[in-house]
Amino acid sequence: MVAINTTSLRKEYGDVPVIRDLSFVVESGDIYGFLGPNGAGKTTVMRILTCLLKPTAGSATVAGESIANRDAVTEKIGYLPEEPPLYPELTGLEQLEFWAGFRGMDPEYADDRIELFLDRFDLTEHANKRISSYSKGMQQKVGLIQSILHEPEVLFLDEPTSGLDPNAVRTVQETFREFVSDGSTVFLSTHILPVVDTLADAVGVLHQGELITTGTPEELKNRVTSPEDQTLEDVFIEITEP
Ligand SMILES: Nc1ncnc2c1ncn2[C@@H]1O[C@H](COP(=O)(O)OP(=O)(O)OP(=O)(O)O)[C@@H](O)[C@H]1O
Repeated sequence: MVAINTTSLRKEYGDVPVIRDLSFVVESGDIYGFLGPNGAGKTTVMRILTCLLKPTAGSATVAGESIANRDAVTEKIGYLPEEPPLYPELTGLEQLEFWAGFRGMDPEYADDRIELFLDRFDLTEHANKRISSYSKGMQQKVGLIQSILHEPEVLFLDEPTSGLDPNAVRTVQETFREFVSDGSTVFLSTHILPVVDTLADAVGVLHQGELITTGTPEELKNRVTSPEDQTLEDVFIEITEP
């Protein structure tokens, strides 16, 4: 089963190409690490796959739906952008209840899941405080819960561990593993390579709008020229160096 399939995707701003002829597949049930230097085009690709941006050319399916069919795709995905979309004047609990309603979740089921995630991310005692009073990490946690709450088929995450302490990073990793164990898919963009190394089943490295390498983290590490002590960071630096 395929969760994401892109065919010759291209995006130009004016006449400047930022995504060039991008074709790749993400298998269902995988955590896919989408890497690349600043400005490589990762956010642009995520915005195209989440139907927030139209490609200049090419096509893609997400959870079996064409990205030309925005409503169908939106129904099946979750998206955590770099800045979580939250209402600062709501409490954390109100924000998540609002989101559950917006996503058409059964209220009792939603309440159970909200309670579970608030507890898991150590937010229970803050649930009735306004988001405007939350730290950056706490806001990130609410954004994360919101993206996963409605059990999307494909979850897109842009720097999900940004601002999180090591305990929270561990919790996030466990949550993603649990999430994909039932066949859902995570598309994860981050510069924090140890997280990708720990979590990803497959990795793609984007450079100047083109996918320059793909494989499992182990395969990528075996490809670097100095095989001793190589990390995903070594791989990244070697293949994206000017
Ligand atoms: N609205 C826009 N108009 C013009 N150029 C844009 C626009 N949005 C992005 N770009 C350009 O597209 C390229 C890719 O940007 P994008 O944000 O997708 O990169 P990224 O890989 O997510 O980078 P980072 O790791 O820094 O977040 C960059 O050169 C950027 O300047």
